[in-house]
Amino acid sequence: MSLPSFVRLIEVGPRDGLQNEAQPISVADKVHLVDALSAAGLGYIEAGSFVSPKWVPQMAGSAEVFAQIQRKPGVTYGALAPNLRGFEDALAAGVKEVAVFAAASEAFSQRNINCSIKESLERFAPIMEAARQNGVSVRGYVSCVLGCPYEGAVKPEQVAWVARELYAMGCYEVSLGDTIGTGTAGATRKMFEVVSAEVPRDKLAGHFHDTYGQAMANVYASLLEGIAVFDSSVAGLGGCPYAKGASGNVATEDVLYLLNGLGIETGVDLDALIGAGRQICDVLGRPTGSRVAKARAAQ
Ligand SMILES: CC(C)(COP(=O)([O-])OP(=O)([O-])OC[C@H]1O[C@@H](n2cnc3c(N)ncnc32)[C@H](O)[C@@H]1OP(=O)([O-])[O-])[C@@H](O)C(=O)NCCC(=O)NCCSC(=O)C[C@@](C)(O)CC(=O)[O-]
Repeated sequence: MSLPSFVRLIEVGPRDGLQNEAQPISVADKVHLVDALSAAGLGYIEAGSFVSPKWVPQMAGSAEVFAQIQRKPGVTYGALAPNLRGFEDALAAGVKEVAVFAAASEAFSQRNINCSIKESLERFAPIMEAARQNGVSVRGYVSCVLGCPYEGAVKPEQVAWVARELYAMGCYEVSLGDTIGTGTAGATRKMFEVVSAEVPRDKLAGHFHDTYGQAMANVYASLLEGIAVFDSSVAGLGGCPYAKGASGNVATEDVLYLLNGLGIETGVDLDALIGAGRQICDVLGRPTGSRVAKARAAQ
């Protein structure tokens, strides 16, 4: 399979990245980050999450974030919605695209959203209906596609089942998440091979965490499988509140450097992106998780 000429980068730093931070982050800092990311050329930014603030306190200010960002034409600002209540809150905040999130492992589904996989899919049905009525697009996530922190190995067939259900109910794209970053290039290729029998490859995205240092290899393995959409997080921010020890998403700067080297277009400016990452790392008071940003800073 030949490599794609264009890759769509889905920037999840303001949501997947920041949701895991224990220290308070002001709405102004979140807004600043989202605006810096859109200025860097990212076409899709997941800017918040309409979940229970008891479960994920850091996302509590998402409506304010959506009210204050400078919406750049052509940029999609997405948000997570776990149930109809979250969807309605997102709609009221002016969100035009939401993401529902399921898991390929029962134990993770229970820990993350307090219900079984089947119940989660049933919970998404009214969201899909309300989204259709309101002209809102819905993206789907499947967590734990290459391993679960509670159950261990996850079969690709199980991932394919959940992905197919999300696609069949109307998700325009399904992002497959290696939540705990245990996946390898071989397992990634096998997983996409199996899932693509149920959902077309151009409707699938890769979402890799870097816990075992395999995320970049897994992105490349996915490219070889014909995948052309990747979720990533500026400065490698993040982790997962329900997966102890999981590290951040693959850093957007590092994925961009890889894609630039392959001559694959993204529309994103590396220097501006590194600047956005530096800014949020200053707020958090910690070094960047991006190898590329570190190397550039050392020059
Ligand atoms: C799904 C629920 C809400 C079920 O939560 P629950 O406790 O089972 O449900 P509930 O309906 O009984 O509600 C409990 C309380 O939450 C409130 N509530 C209910 N819904 C909402 C809402 N939408 N917004 C705000 N509040 C809400 C509700 O009103 C009630 O408030 P109380 O009466 O106790 O004061 C809960 O489990 C939850 O919010 N979980 C959050 C999970 C989450 O955000 N996880 C992180 C994102 S997923 C992820 O990071 C993985 C991903 C996508 O990146 C891919 C990967 O890497 O794998």
